Amino acid sequence: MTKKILVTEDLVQEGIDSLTEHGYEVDMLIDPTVEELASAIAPYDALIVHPNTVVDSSLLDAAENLKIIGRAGVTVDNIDIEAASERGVIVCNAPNSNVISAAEHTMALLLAAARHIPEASASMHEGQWRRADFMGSELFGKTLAIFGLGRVGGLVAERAAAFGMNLIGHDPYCSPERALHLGVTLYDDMAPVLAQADFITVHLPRTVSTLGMFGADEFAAMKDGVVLVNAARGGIFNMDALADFVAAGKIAAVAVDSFEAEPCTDSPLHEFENAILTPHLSPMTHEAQRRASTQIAEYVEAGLEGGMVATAVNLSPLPPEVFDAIGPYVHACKMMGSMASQILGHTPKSLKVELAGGLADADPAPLLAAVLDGGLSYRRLGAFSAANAESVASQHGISVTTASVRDAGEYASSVRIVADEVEVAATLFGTEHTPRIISLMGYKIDIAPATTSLVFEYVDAPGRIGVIGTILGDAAANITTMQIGTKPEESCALVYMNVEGDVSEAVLDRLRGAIDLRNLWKITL
Ligand SMILES: NC(=O)c1ccc[n+]([C@@H]2O[C@H](COP(=O)([O-])OP(=O)(O)OC[C@H]3O[C@@H](n4cnc5c(N)ncnc54)[C@H](O)[C@@H]3O)[C@@H](O)[C@H]2O)c1
Ligand SMILES: O=C(O)[C@H](O)COP(=O)(O)O
Repeated sequence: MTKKILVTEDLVQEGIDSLTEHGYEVDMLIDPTVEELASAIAPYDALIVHPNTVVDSSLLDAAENLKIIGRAGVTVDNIDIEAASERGVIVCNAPNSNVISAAEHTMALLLAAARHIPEASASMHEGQWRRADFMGSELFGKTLAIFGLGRVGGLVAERAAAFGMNLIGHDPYCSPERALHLGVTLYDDMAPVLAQADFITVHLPRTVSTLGMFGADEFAAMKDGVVLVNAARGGIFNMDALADFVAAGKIAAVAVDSFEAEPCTDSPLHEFENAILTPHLSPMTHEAQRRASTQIAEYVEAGLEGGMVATAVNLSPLPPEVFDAIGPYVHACKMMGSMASQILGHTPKSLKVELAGGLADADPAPLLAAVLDGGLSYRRLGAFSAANAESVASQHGISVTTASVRDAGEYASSVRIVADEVEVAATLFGTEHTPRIISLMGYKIDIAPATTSLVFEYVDAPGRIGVIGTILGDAAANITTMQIGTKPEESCALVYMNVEGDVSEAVLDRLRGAIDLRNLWKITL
């Protein structure tokens, strides 16, 4: 039967043509209302959208045949990815289609703001000749602060470096190596970045932590005469506060291309001559729109034909034979990824995933994806898939290796991960496939982790457990299970303790003070 694809926003014809040439039936329902889309969606196998079509759980409930959603662009914040994953619907995007256009538009806005180009042009159209009114400043030698050093932020850094700008930035997830490569001095805190910058540009996703990230306090902390650019997502600058600081003259110019609600025909900035406003033009180039159309057509076709979708942002369903071999380990791998990242406290530089025994011949990619998903899901990037795990990991500075060994020791099969210096291994137990940790930091243990666990490492001596038990008992924290591993050659022991009840920082501090600990980690799964 012919597979059906619905397109709900303008798409360059080239992608549509390639889909029809490959035998798909492509229907256009441009800018439908919520009701129109919900009543039309049922027969479609695929849906292709831009940013304005909201794909939420109620639309997905009506989408009985849907297998894949393609976003012809980068950002998938109009799609409920979790709801799609729950229903086994792949979500993919075209992550590199418009990033050059977005970076170039950012440079255009920086230059336009620095040289008053929109106001000067408008005055010429009014028959004026006012050179002295539009005295500008050079970018050369000025400090540009970049918030968000991902794909677009990185391209802006490269371009601004060519203009001779000093680059500083803030991105908690950017590796020092990437910052060094881009020539950006990274700061952990926003304050020193705000205080030094002559120009500030944001290339952040819209998340709970970035919405309103720049408000009155941040604007007040900036240099007088600073220039701001937002060609990323609306809502990152608080527009009312921003308008106050533009009115007061603190902010010399601001350029905004992305608005919280679009289309936007009115905003607190509209009244200011030194506010450059563009209607989400960053991706509006022939090249970007052509790439978005052809790339998304290719990925949607791959998904409909059961192939790996290279840009899937959620877990694509595994073929049954692959799932039988490794499926039960997915949960254990997510758990180990989370555990390792909590022990490490930062994104690892290297990650090794080793499959042993009965898993030795299995494809490690889905388990690698699960480990990364468990370890990095706090980044809200969407889930890793077997298809994108390695490339997304390398984008975040994690070098990944996988290995297989035939000998799983006393177990039928196991998975071991090494994230920088943190080692964890797990096997599955019984018909319920319960994950059990069988090695942690090189200590041999055997325990099914609970929601909250404490892990102690100390120089072994009598009475340690008693002291720990007394402090936890005083804090009304109940020890439910416990395993001790030892390294006699180092006279060290590791205790993995599942606990119920609140173990606060104060209790952890008491534990740290009471015995000579090498390490104490609280792990929440
Ligand atoms: N207007 C356009 O045409 C256009 C095109 C592409 C992307 N975008 C938007 O631009 C933004 C960047 O896109 P991208 O493709 O570079 O995304 P990306 O995911 O490659 O990069 C985003 C970066 O922001 C960082 N980050 C996340 N939260 C942060 C925080 N709280 N503080 C500091 N850094 C944080 C991440 O670590 C990451 O490095 C997104 O909002 C995207 O929606 C707009
Ligand atoms: O996230 C994106 O890809 C940009 O904001 C552009 O979106 P659009 O090209 O779909 O408008």
